[in-house]
Amino acid sequence: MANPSTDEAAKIELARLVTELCVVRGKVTLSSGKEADYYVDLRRATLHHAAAPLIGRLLRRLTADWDYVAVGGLTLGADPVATAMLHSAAADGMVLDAFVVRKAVKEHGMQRRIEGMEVAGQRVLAVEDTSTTGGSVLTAVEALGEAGATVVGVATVVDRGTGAKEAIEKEGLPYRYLLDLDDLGLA
Ligand SMILES: O=P(O)(O)OC[C@H]1O[C@H](OP(=O)(O)OP(=O)(O)O)[C@H](O)[C@@H]1O
Ligand SMILES: O=C(O)c1cc(=O)[nH]c(=O)[nH]1
Repeated sequence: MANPSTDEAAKIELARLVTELCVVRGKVTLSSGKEADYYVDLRRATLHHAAAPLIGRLLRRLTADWDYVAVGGLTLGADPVATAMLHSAAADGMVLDAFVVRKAVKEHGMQRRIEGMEVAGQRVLAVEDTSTTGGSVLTAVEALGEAGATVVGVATVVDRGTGAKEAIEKEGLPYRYLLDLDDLGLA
């Protein structure tokens, strides 16, 4: 399916691409330090010519009822997700800016923690490629709050069903995702 025209067709095509490109079975240590039996290497999709445009379009649709002017999250996983959304919006003649939250403040140059647009006073969406514990995206949320942004919600491409939803909602933020373990044949 080269050009899925409906959201449902696009989601099915994205699930197929993520399953084919990203799912790696075998023992792996995760970002949180936990062990798992599989890894979903989402960068292989967020940097893929066919998957990235689907991600941009579907995440915009998924969050269409949320009011935000910019999108981003903790580098590196969130970066191509945010730019996919920016380009999807631009292709539709709409304005959506992006930002990158560094893991630590840059020591030289402008010494910024958040790169790109000035987020102070802005309503922003926090994104992620894969959410396991939600710790990474919540680090970005904390930095955005410190910078004076209002985070309207969190959206991720793949949710592993291992606590991210609960952790993010505990912070009072709505949480949505495109694909879960069922969609990837991992449930
Ligand atoms: O929900 P969490 O438990 O935080 O795990 C998910 C995070 O782990 C991965 O990033 P990683 O920490 O491997 O870093 P990278 O993006 O710099 O590759 C992934 O891109 C998410 O950001
Ligand atoms: O928890 C993680 O570190 C993690 C899990 C996963 O499936 N994919 C990924 O990129 N990170």
